[in-house]
Amino acid sequence: MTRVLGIEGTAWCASAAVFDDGGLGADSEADAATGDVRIFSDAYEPDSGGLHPREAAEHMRNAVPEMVEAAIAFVESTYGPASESLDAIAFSRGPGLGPCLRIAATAARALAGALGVPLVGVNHMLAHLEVGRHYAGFSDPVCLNASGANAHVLGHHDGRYRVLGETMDTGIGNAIDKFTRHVGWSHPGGPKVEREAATGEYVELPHVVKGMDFSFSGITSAAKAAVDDGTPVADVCCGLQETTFAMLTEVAERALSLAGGDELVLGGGVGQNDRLREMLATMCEERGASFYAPEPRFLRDNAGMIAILGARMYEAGDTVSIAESRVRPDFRPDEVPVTWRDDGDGGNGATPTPGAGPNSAPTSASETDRTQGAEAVVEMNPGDGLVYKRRLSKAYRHPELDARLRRERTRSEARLTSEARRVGVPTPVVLDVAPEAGRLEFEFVGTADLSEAVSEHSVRSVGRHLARCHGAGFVHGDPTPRNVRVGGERVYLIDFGLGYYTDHVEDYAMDLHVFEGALAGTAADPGGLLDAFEGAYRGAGDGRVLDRLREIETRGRYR
Ligand SMILES: C[C@@H](O)[C@H](NC(=O)OP(=O)(O)OC[C@H]1O[C@@H](n2cnc3c(N)ncnc32)[C@H](O)[C@@H]1O)C(=O)O
Ligand SMILES: Nc1ncnc2c1ncn2[C@@H]1O[C@H](COP(=O)(O)OP(=O)(O)OP(=O)(O)O)[C@@H](O)[C@H]1O
Ligand SMILES: [Fe+2]
Repeated sequence: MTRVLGIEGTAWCASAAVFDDGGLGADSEADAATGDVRIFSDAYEPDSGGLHPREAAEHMRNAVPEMVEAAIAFVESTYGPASESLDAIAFSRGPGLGPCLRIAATAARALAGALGVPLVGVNHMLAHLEVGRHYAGFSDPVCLNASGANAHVLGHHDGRYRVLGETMDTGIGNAIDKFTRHVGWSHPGGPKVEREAATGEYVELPHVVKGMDFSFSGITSAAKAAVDDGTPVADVCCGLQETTFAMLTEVAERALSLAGGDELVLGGGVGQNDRLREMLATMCEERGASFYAPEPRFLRDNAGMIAILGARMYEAGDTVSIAESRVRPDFRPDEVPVTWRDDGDGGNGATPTPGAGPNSAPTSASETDRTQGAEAVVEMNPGDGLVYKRRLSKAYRHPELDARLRRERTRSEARLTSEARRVGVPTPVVLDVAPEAGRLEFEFVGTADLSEAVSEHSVRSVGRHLARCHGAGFVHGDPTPRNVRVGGERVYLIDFGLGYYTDHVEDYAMDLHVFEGALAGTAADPGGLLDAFEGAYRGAGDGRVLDRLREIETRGRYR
């Protein structure tokens, strides 16, 4: 049995909590499922504008000690002296605002020292997700974090949580809060947008998903401009929610599809939004996956989640000395060695496996086969050499957004597939296209997906092919190994549905980043493959793109 006191203070929420995996007695009667945690929180609410880091820290200075005192009083009245009844003190090490983090960490160190118990330094983002895994009882879920300052999809693989997809600019909550600041609403904006959206009509805003990553900055600007131009604010709120949440849901679905996973957990303050949870639940239901969202007190920032993950880390011996317990304002979830899960590489949920799930291509040469990817149903008949692809309607999306995405992606897929052939990249011949129905007919190419036939030769070809596309002024948009077909010496690119014309080096580099990220997740020892890929790209393309790729990598995502 483990009992841990957790402290949270990354930004706006000063909080202390007690987790007891044996249950909290009287509390567990009130709420049997989550009755193992007692949370004491005090929120900082700015008078105007957004969060001011200095004011937030001032709030922490008084509120953290008060919350800790309340939690200690609870421990002593329930169990007796804290020094005898607590196993450890856990605290949020980061990410977050430096001055806030330091106040919470100082309180944690002082308490651990005074009680003579170990200290545990918890990554706040992993705590947001582990709380869902704890209560869902899922073994190896894909995890979507939708919080204020962050937005990412994680999967556990080889002792780390890997970032499968993430925002390229702001967190989802911050994107919403920026919009509400512009229209003069107080912080936090999320609940106000949710309320307004309920009475609004959907309006179109930019939907930006690039491979597994996504961006909110263009949407925020477009939403502000729409209000300035006289569009009713309720309509913009509706469009904002429909668009941003559809992006998160789409990337979560792609992650499930890529990993062959069938469990999804949600974390983060924006997870309190009913519409987001509804979309995710609908998506999971449609693909036969299980979905779990913790109750609201565990979604928004809270020390309960810190105490829960802290207890798991303590049990694994993952404590930190006071001397080494400095805070980490930029702490990324993929930097953390995962000591508290014993499923290593054995899990089969979010662990990407070559050719996993229902998505592998047909192996027999003659029969018709049907695969369902994240987006489309593809019927293949190698016998008559034809492939029919139909983009599916997604019930989680607003019907107008759904129709637009299917139409645009189908049209763009046909155009770019043909354009790529013109510049010398092997692609299937496009035989027919019906954008409104989301339908395409292609020539059948190759004998296997790259994920099943990966070699230095084939990844070198991909490098050359992408260099040609970029030279012609467009990106593939989703160059994962599943979108590469191999047949003998020939290597084809397929599925240009997320491609677009662009002259930005950044966009070209993102293509390489997507391919390398997926390759690293697919192959056991990707080092030589990545070198071969980059060597071929360098030979055929623009060196500045590889320079930019290096820069993208230093922005943080673990490789
Ligand atoms: C590093 C840490 O400090 C940071 N914490 C954080 O962002 O607080 P969190 O409680 O997870 O999320 C707050 C965000 O959640 C939004 N939010 C709250 N209720 C909402 C609702 N009903 N609909 C949409 N957004 C909502 C707020 O507008 C705000 O942007 C993080 O986890 O990224
Ligand atoms: N022209 C083709 N020739 C041979 N196989 C094909 C062809 N088009 C598609 N496939 C097979 O069907 C699978 C799914 O096709 P595609 O990637 O176009 O659909 P999708 O739904 O967009 O998939 P995902 O979302 O996984 O990228 C491919 O991984 C490939 O195995
Ligand atoms: Fe948070």
